Amino acid sequence: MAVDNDGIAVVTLQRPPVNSLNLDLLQAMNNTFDDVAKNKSKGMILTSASPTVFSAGLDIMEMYKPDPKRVETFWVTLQDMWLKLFGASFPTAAAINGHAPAGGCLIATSCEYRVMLSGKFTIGLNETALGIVAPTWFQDSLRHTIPTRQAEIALTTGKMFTVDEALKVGLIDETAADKAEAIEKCKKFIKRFDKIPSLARGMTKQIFRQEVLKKLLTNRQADTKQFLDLVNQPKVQQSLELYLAMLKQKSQK
Ligand SMILES: CCCCCC/C=C\CC(=O)SCCNC(=O)CCNC(=O)[C@H](O)C(C)(C)COP(=O)(O)OP(=O)(O)OC[C@H]1O[C@@H](n2cnc3c(N)ncnc32)[C@H](O)[C@@H]1OP(=O)(O)O
Repeated sequence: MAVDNDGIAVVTLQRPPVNSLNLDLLQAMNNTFDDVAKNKSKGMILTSASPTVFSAGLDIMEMYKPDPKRVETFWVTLQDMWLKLFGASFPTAAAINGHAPAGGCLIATSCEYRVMLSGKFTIGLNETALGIVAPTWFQDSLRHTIPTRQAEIALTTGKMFTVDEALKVGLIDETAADKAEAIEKCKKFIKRFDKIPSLARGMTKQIFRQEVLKKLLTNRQADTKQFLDLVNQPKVQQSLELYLAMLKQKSQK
């Protein structure tokens, strides 16, 4: 994490090759979000150390033939990450410098502002296309960002948006030519709040987001149970196995 002299924290995801979200990365993100809150940073920008991938979403290896204890901790830690990020009182923005499928899109849509690099990148919640179901709070994060009708069609079809499509539907707010420009544009968004009292801003954001947050907070156990039931279904394991094989085959070409 770097905090520059604007007082804005730039947090760079750095888990090669594709920033897939495993337990360790999620725990590191949670600690960092706590630090940003404690340090009273003006805001936080999330970006990636990879030149082509913002985040490939959840690490499928955490869900494929999982250890029962670890996979439960993994899910609870993912819930924590989302609650901290979606519910952060400080301003948040994502400089999306590459692909952002599934959990990558979740991180981006949990922020208040998104700038994505122009290019052949895609962003979206593709879960249905993989034969898995995007949990309520993944769906809510998308619905919070783009119109309900487009969100429903995108979720049920597992749509991955091109950068132009994402801009048109409002999934991203701006495009940038490179990472530096994306970070600058995110900073400009965060600096809009320089003259707004931070307590009033933070409380207003939390009131605006509280319905969605409350849904998970009051249903955490049920959400965890639903995930564990799903992840242990032979059909889901089969889909994950096929998908992993497809990814491996593609990366060896
Ligand atoms: C199960 C119950 C319900 C759960 C609900 C869960 C909700 C959300 C689920 C998710 O987030 S699932 C993850 C979905 N993610 C994806 O579909 C993205 C998959 N990855 C890609 O499309 C591409 O990797 C990329 C991100 C576009 C990048 O492409 P690139 O060509 O740069 O890299 P690759 O060659 O494809 O990959 C390199 C290396 O990484 C491995 N890998 C890629 N993504 C993942 C991943 N999500 N988890 C684990 N591993 C991943 C890939 O297999 C390659 O490995 P090696 O062959 O090099 O060993």
